[in-house]
Amino acid sequence: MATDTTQDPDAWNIAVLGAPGVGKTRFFVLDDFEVRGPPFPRLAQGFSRKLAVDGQNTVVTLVDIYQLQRTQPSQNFHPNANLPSAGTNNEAAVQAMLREADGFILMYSTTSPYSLQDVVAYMRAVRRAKATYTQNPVLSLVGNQSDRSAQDHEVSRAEGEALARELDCLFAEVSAKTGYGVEAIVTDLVRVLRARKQSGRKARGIWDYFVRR
Ligand SMILES: Nc1nc2c(ncn2[C@@H]2O[C@H](COP(=O)(O)OP(=O)(O)OP(=O)(O)O)[C@@H](O)[C@H]2O)c(=O)[nH]1
Repeated sequence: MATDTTQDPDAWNIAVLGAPGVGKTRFFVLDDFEVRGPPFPRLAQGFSRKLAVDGQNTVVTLVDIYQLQRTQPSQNFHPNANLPSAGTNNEAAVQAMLREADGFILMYSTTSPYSLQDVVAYMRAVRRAKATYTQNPVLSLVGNQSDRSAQDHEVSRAEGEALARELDCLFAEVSAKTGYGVEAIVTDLVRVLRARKQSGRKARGIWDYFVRR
């Protein structure tokens, strides 16, 4: 059943960004993330679910910005280009979705070094959209497809962690196929978002929050 996040006091919109094929859709549909319908009409598919985080119910809606980007006519989108592409009809809408998202998942595949490089372009897009905010965006770097065999892995955990430190964000390796790590990373994002809302202070970054815990 569809959930109306606007009525929930603890509801969070999380935009998921990543290169084609990294596993964004699978990440959504796993674990009963229920199809909610477009939270922003005709722009993107959103998936939401209720979950309890530290004993308190929350509603998390995930939106695939790349799906949104792909719906635009006559564009040759590549994630290495700055997102969104200049001059496209939905540019303002993409910017609005990025600006209004509470948190972000920047996804790469542990099998693709290129998809890790692409994360930097997505990060730039997020920073640009959130440029007027005093706080750093709340985000997590997520390396998907951790279930794949060792010979398929071309990005080490250490490389992922190093980029996450550079970007000052959370990090997790997950498998959207088996579910490993999926709920944990969403839960961690919710904790950071709640903490930030409660503290109201100018955060120095997500790592700071975790160091203080
Ligand atoms: N083994 C494995 N395969 C995965 C995983 N996540 C996704 N896949 C597979 O990778 C392929 C691409 O997954 P999608 O979820 O469609 O990727 P996407 O990022 O949504 O791709 P676009 O819609 O093109 O942006 C599919 O065949 C998935 O089944 C994972 O964690 N492990």
